[in-house]
Amino acid sequence: MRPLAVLGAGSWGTAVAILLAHNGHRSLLWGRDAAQLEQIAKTRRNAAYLGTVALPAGITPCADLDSVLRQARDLFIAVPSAAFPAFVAGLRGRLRPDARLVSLTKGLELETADTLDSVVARCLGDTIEQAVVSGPTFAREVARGLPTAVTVAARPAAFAETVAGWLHGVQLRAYTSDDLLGVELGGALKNVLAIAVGIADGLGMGANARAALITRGLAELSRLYHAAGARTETLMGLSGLGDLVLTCTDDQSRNRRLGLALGRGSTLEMALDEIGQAVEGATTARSVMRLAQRYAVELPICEWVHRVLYEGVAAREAVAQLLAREPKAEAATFGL
Ligand SMILES: NC(=O)C1=CN([C@@H]2O[C@H](COP(=O)(O)OP(=O)(O)OC[C@H]3O[C@@H](n4cnc5c(N)ncnc54)[C@H](O)[C@@H]3O)[C@@H](O)[C@H]2O)C=CC1
Ligand SMILES: O=C(CO)COP(=O)(O)O
Repeated sequence: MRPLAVLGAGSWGTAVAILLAHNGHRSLLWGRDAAQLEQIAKTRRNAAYLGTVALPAGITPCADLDSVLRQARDLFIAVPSAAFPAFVAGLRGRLRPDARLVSLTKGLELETADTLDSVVARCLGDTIEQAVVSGPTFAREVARGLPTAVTVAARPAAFAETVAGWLHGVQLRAYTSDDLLGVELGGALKNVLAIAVGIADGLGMGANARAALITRGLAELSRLYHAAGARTETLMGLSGLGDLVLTCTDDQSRNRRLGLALGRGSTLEMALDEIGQAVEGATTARSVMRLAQRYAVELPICEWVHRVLYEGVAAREAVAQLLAREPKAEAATFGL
């Protein structure tokens, strides 16, 4: 049987390759750093990202991207969103004619705030079959074989079933959806909200504030989903509420850790340096203003994060601004 391919040998790409192997699927794992791949092939571990987990035999590290693209029809993409558009554009003309893409990336295109499925369609044509996988999935837990569940959305919808079939097993339940937009928006925006919750926790604002922020973050997402034409069921599902709760509440989240560091007084540069891996919310916070404008919705928590990250507003001052917003009827704020 043809191998699957995972493009991007960081935490999540490696964890997904391990999950696929547990489900009996062979995969080629490509990364841009040939020396790192050689090391992975030799030690059967990805020391830089998931050093404690041994790679199953079904994974073959391969540094030659064109060789991977010739061998595999189905390509899981796990590069950070900042690299995603250029990476996908770079695949043009190199793919098998029947190639299909599965995005594991959570984010938006920086300059346009477009969702990544739109980027794929723009770069590779809108007839290419593509799917997105999203949900509460810390790479380390998935790699260790701990249980979770995800949403898989695709265009055409039937491709979601194929992808879910590869991922679904005793360890992970994969639910299908045809709401690509909703799945993309949830995965991208929850990272910004996790930074907000991290900041509040870093400032020592307490458990009540954490729960209030998550809920008001959900209201923010609900307004956006409604205005953009995504579905409320998607928001209530694994790629929406599921991942929002996970990322906002557990310190495995790099986005939450960024917020914690900022709340405790670190600079953005120091905090990102210390984390040393993709912190998608820091990029997405920059696109979020454009998104709010495009759909004419208020996203005050996301905008608050932007002010702290990029406009030099002190975290405590930004919280005061958020709390000073005028009171309203709660139901109306969900945009339904
Ligand atoms: N780590 C996690 O628990 C999860 C991560 N994700 C998403 O997966 C995506 C990737 O994140 P992680 O693997 O966690 O990040 P990471 O920081 O662990 O790894 C990123 C990998 O991408 C590679 N990379 C960066 N720019 C590249 C380029 N231009 N071309 C090729 N490779 C490039 C890096 O070398 C690195 O190997 C993000 O969008 C993240 O939100 C989704 C679910 C879980
Ligand atoms: O998306 C994730 C879990 O579902 C990973 O979250 P972080 O990128 O914040 O670590």
